[in-house]
Amino acid sequence: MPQYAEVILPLALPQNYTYRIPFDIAEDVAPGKRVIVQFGKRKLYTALVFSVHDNAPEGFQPKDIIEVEDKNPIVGPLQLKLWQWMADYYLCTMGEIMTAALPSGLKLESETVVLRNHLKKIEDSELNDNEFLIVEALTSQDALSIKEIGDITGFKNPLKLIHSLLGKRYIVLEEELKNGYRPVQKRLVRLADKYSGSGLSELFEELSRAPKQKDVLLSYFKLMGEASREDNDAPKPIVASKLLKAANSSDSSLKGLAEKGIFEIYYDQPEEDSKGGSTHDFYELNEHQQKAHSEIKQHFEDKDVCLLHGVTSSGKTEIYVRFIKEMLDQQKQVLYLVPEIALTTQLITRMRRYFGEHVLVFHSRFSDRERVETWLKLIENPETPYLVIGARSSLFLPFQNLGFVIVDEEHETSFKQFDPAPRYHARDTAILLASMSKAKVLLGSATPSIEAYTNALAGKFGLATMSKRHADLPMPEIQCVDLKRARNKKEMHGNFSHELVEEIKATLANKKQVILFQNRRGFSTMIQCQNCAHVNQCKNCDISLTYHKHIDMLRCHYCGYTRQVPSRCPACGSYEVKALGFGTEKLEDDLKLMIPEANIKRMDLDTTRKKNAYLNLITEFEDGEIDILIGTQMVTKGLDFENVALVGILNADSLLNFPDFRSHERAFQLMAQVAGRAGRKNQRGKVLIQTADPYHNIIRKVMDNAYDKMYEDERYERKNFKYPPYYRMVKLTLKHRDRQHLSNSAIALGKELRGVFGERILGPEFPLVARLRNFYQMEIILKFERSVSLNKAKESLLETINIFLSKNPDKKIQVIYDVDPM
Ligand SMILES: Nc1ncnc2c1ncn2[C@@H]1O[C@H](COP(=O)(O)OP(=O)(O)OP(=O)(O)O)[C@@H](O)[C@H]1O
Ligand SMILES: [Zn+2]
Repeated sequence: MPQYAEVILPLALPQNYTYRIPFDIAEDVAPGKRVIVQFGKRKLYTALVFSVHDNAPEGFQPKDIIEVEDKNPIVGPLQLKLWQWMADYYLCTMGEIMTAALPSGLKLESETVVLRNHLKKIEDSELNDNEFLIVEALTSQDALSIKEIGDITGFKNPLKLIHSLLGKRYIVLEEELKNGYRPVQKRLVRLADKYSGSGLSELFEELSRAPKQKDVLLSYFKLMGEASREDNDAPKPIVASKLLKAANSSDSSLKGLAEKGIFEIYYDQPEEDSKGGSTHDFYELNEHQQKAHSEIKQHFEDKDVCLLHGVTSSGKTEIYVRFIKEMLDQQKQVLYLVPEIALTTQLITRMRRYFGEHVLVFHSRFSDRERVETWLKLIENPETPYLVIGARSSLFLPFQNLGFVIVDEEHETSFKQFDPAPRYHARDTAILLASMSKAKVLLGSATPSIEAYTNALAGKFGLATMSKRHADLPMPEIQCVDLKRARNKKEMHGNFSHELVEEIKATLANKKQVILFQNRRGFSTMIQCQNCAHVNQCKNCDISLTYHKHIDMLRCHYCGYTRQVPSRCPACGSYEVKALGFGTEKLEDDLKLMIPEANIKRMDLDTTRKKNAYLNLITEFEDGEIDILIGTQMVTKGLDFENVALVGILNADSLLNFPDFRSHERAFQLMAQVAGRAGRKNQRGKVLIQTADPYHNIIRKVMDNAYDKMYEDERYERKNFKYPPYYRMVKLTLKHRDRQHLSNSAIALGKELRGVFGERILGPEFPLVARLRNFYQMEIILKFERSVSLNKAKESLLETINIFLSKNPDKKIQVIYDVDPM
């Protein structure tokens, strides 16, 4: 029986830690199971067994494993292999990966705070004596850390009991409550039963002295008529706010009708929370879809990855659906990755209609309890064919029977985790996960990343193309508004050109909807003194503060620091301080003044912090309750609304002028994607791009829908200037509080690295934001040819840096590795 276990601790330790396995639990310890261990002086941790062996460690006396928590492993051998690969590839520790991979409820530590779940009544029969003691302790005190519980109850090791109580729902983690988990409800209206059929004329008679209520009733019948014409099988229920809007009436009329017993007001759960449902028939694929589908199948004969390049609204999702169906029928699991949580909302509804109970959802807005449940479902039912829809972290789930992976909107940069480690790319990691599982991967995008398209053209990936929109709708008509000219001619209303305002009004008059895109949130992007040009900056970061009107505060978008708006310049005392630049909040404000009758909502980080905020906004927009949706890049991708006729891009120039080799690719993708939200059903859409540079190369390509030309230009540049995908990149970020010390060390390290890598080393240089959260940072970039062995390069890199750091032990600089940075 093995005597030692190598375990992963949820900490950034450079290597796994070895513990001794006491004889009495030796049979229970196995890779993938959680064990409780002590690390440091008194702290207890949930660690994960990576391997077991008989090799006594040299140079130290290992501690004992305190207890084994699991009967069966909660992480499979495949996951451990993937973690190992990620740690090697992305130059991070297994502990960092474990921290990212496991939901909190699966990795408790002494400091974790738990609370009593008061919704769960105590049932004596469910609890053993020790569990009962803990529940009691939590009744007399609101919140307790696990360490405190240990002290109170006298248990040396309460972690195991806590796990069991979490499982039985007697307690919750504090973290979970902070997320504000609360289901949303929609207010709906229906006619009371006694009026369905006869008695209508009496009813109108009765209301003759309440004209406003009568209006509401009339509008109700009108909406009912429309709803049943649109959808034969089941007319949609009438949403209260929509009804009031149609009747141009207030809530009191509705309440009056309810009091008279004419209307019933009831509530419904939006679909994200209502599981299951009946399965629907699939759409029949159109000829382009059929062709793409069979091409992809052909490619999978001899390739593991295929790229589906289909213009916006070409119907890529229906193709995914075919593959999902085939896989589930073969009893295989499918992972469907999407870049934004906002996107899961519509997708879940669509997939639940097709696949009902097979659908599992996993992302960070879900409560920890829900995430733990999904995790355990997969580990306990390894053979069940599930379709898992999720954001990037769902690739960590313990799949044991994975047959297919879909990466939708493959080009999205949010698939890459920036901070903290592991700084992994979910698309690339998913490809590896699939190859370990012998599963196929389908990447999809209307604007593929240069990397993926290059691989496809080189024959490494299969390629299938759809260049027509579904139902033969033409691509939207794209026009530019020249901002310079409009400003000179004084044709601007704030940040809106005259043309854009007119188009918005015309669109609303046609009962169609509008999406407006601006890549900044907040009100104004900086507050500047007109006298001395002083800009209000964050005290922790070298960046200007953004003004947020709804809280009337300045806020740093990097560290969250907030302060009051100064009435005068802190530098020269002048009262002439002016707000410059604009964000989504200002657009909303201005537009509400210009078009007061429109219902305008905003979708950005500030309005979507609560769990169901996306769902609410998207449902309201789908239901036609919102006329104009203003948003940051959240509104640009993947969303499918049928009634959007106009898309406005408020300031294209701010997308184009980033000092980054990917800025043109990204600007093209963003604009093409947001343009693609227009005219997806019935009628061709229109897009207005406001720019001071209407003849900019990228803008022209967006207007011509010329992805291939954009790709050719980019490819040429990347090759010439030695950028990915032709060269590999590793970015080092060096950090220290002291600017001079950082700069000296960075220059010295740069020299050492040049000694090894020569011209392949660039920098050090200060990035755009040189100081973040009080730490100065400098970047060094290693660029090298694809012919150089990646492993060898990384080895020399780590060695050189570690020797350098050990030579300068005091005032150590922090080094952060980012492999394939975005
Ligand atoms: N074969 C079909 N029959 C009927 N409707 C379809 C069919 N294929 C797609 N659609 C409809 O066309 C619309 C666009 O499809 P989908 O959302 O899959 O586009 P997409 O290619 O993913 O676009 P984007 O890249 O913009 O996300 C959807 O409303 C979808 O329901
Ligand atoms: Zn800051």
